[in-house]
Amino acid sequence: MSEQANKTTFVQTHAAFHQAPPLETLPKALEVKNLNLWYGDKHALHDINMGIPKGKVVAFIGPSGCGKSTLLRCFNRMNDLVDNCRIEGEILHEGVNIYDRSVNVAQLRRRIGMVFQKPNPFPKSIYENVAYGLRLLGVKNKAYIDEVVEKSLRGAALWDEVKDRLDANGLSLSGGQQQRLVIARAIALEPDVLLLDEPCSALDPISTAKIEELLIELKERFTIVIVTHNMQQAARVSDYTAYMYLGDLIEYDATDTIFTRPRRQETEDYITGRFG
Ligand SMILES: Nc1ncnc2c1ncn2[C@@H]1O[C@H](COP(=O)(O)OP(=O)(O)OP(=O)(O)O)[C@@H](O)[C@H]1O
Repeated sequence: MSEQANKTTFVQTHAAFHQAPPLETLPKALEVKNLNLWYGDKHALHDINMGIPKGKVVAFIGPSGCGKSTLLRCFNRMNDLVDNCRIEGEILHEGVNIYDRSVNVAQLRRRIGMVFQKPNPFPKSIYENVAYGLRLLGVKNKAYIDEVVEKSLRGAALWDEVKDRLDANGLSLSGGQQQRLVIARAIALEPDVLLLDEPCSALDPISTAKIEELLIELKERFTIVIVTHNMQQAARVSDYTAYMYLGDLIEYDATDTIFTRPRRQETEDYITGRFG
């Protein structure tokens, strides 16, 4: 089989493919403008410009150290927590630059939630893990909290597995269940955007498949940005893929375009495994 046919088969067998509209035609949940980031003297992101389309899944791929997680963390200002980190440029969320002084970072993180590589439930009950954000907001109405907990656990495809043991400690769940619990915790606050930093890298293949199915359901309600090392995963779950290399955004397009007919040679070399 030719290399092109090989790639096409790879993508067609893995992705729920449909014709993705051109990126520039879509409304954006986030818009990155001339974003540069330094860790001390190290220039880690170079003049990034991109839009994250609403209600879609965008995957960031690229070799280790290319800046995928750094860019993802910019979207809810997690890099503010890094001492020597400096950022120039803008990221617009609903027309407001999230780096504006007037932005309340706690509120921003409620709208733009994040799930990390290693599942990190709190050492509390399953129920309290999901109710946590509402409690922080001062919500007291038990019936309302019950409703949100159930809806969020259903939304994270975990309800049936835990509905009879909501008082059990979140840490007693399996790794894959813990990751879905963390997703339930994030979606309980009805964010606009969910950021996922390699959410399956600590999980077995069955748990990974469950999370991937879940992402495809969740994009009906949220915009999703996922960092992944796994190209098959990017092909399976994402509508658009961004390829990064050494702090540059090399190519960003519909996932089927990136995997079957990339415009840049660097992307082609990476996705065909000649590099990276
Ligand atoms: N807190 C930090 N301080 C200094 N340098 C950092 C810090 N975090 C990341 N870097 C550097 O910035 C660059 C981008 O790192 P980043 O973690 O964003 O890459 P990545 O593509 O997500 O990598 P990986 O796939 O290995 O997670 C790397 O050179 C990394 O060493």
